Amino acid sequence: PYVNTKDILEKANKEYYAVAAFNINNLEFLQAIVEGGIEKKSPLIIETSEGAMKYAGMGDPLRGASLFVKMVREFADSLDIPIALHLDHGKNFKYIISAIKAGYSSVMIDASDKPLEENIKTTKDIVRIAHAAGVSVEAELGKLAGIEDNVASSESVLVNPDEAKYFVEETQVDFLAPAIGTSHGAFKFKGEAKLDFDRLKKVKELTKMPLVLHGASSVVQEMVEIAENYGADFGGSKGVPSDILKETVRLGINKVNTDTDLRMAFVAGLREFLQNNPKEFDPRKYMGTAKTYVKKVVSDRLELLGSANKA
Ligand SMILES: O=C(COP(=O)(O)O)N(O)CCCCO
Ligand code: NA
Ligand SMILES: [Zn+2]
Repeated sequence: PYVNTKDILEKANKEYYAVAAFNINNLEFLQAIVEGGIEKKSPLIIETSEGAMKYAGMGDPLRGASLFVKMVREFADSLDIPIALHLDHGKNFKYIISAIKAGYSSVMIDASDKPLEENIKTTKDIVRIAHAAGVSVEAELGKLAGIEDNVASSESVLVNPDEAKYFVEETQVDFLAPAIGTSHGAFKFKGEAKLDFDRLKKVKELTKMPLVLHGASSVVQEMVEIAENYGADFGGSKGVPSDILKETVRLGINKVNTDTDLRMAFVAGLREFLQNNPKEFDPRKYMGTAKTYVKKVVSDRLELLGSANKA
């Protein structure tokens, strides 16, 4: 069934596991993710960025949002696993309202680059509107390093746990993304991978609410090798190691945003197939391996996060 993200995350919060939130821009990634969820009998959170809404809607974000709601609902309404649709990194009021109007389960208001009081004010505005429409809300505190979609945040600003408690009390958000040292993309760490577990622990103790990890892709070595075998150059790529990811779940992370790992798996499959099948031009065939690899990465992640058999 098509459900509210909050329902999925409240259960995960109670039972101390995490649910992956996978980004999509098209049908093929959605198919591969749903197949992984079916295989693992796992709840799924599908998420789209504002760029994805524009991309799918050919420039019209409301049309894009409506298309994603229709696609996701079509799958969700016909399956036993709970599926939610979430707007990732909502920064633009128009896009957030479009997602709510189209029927998204939840929206993120990302005002993490603003001073605290402004982040609170903006977030409160969105919470009021979203909750009136039965839509749940995610917000972010602290700043990831790396490129956050359209905002290049130069250095990571880690969450202040006391500020987090104040923030959630003031805003009534449903789930919170505390920055604890991750960043978006395939180049997360220069040296050793390290996250601030202590801050995470404190945020969980103080808020007791579902928490979100952004920049949580692991950069799956198997996919890097296949892609590089067929012409890709992913030198220097490094993600969040599986054992570190598991520790964040043990400490209270319940939603794990994953985009880069699926992108790398898809392109690995695409490169491999195209190189080995010069005569083929049926998209169902030349995107077949790509979808299979995405499904594999999805299934492994659902297992690792503990959401398998939790549907
Ligand atoms: O936090 C994440 C996932 O980050 P990643 O998959 O790059 O680790 N997202 O919000 C997905 C969109 C960011 C661009 O990749
Ligand atoms: Na999000
Ligand atoms: Zn993110």
